[in-house]
Amino acid sequence: MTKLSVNINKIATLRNSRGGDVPSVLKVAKDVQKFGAHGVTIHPRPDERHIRYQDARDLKEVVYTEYNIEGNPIKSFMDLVLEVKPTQVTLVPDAEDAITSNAGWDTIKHKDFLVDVIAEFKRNGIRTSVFVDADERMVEAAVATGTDRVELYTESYASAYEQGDLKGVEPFVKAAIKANEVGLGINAGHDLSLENIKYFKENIPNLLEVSIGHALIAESLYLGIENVVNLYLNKLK
Ligand SMILES: CC(=O)[C@@H](O)[C@H](O)COP(=O)(O)O
Ligand SMILES: NCC(=O)COP(=O)(O)O
Repeated sequence: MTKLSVNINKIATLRNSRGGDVPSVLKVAKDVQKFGAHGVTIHPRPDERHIRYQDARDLKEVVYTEYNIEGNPIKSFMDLVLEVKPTQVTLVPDAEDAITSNAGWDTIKHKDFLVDVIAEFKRNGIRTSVFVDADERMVEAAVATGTDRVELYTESYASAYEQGDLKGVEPFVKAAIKANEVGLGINAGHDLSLENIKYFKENIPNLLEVSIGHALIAESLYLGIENVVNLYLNKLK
């Protein structure tokens, strides 16, 4: 079975657009777990444009499944993760001004940095995952960083799939086979959706976990809006 970790960044985006606490990230975190999700993911960015550092602390009290915090291991992020002690930290090399994550680590070039950062998290009992492109060389080199897992950056798969190109999964299959060979656990995420998740799951051997946010929240709106409109219409009779 592949675990589903629901990324709730977009709930915070909506909340922040009005101030106040609607929708509540804590309520949504509780609900997705009640509905069967295996984990909750957040990606606090330095500008706190969606998830705030305080959300990360508050969520510690309500996430009883797997708690995954993603981000670039700058000092403030490291201090936060070491304080909160989630189940897993996913290291992502994203620039401060990036709209969203847009590349995996070069695990060869940044090996020494990753070794130090990963050792610190592991000393504190936090499982580690390193965000990488679907590139066998990057997966193989990730072993030397000491990480437990890699997270395959699935944007290229998702966009190929959307254009009807099923071959987009091939580099991911190769990267996953390499990860299995070298003993790294496999996570995946970015732009996964109800449309493309089944084919990805069927093709990736030993896919441990996917984290899904943007599409899942959009799909929740699409699939839930009829019910809510009807609830309003009933009140207005
Ligand atoms: C690491 C990753 O793939 C991202 O998808 C991320 O966690 C989402 O971040 P945003 O919600 O800020 O786009
Ligand atoms: N690690 C990927 C993630 O948490 C969610 O990415 P997305 O579904 O918002 O693209």
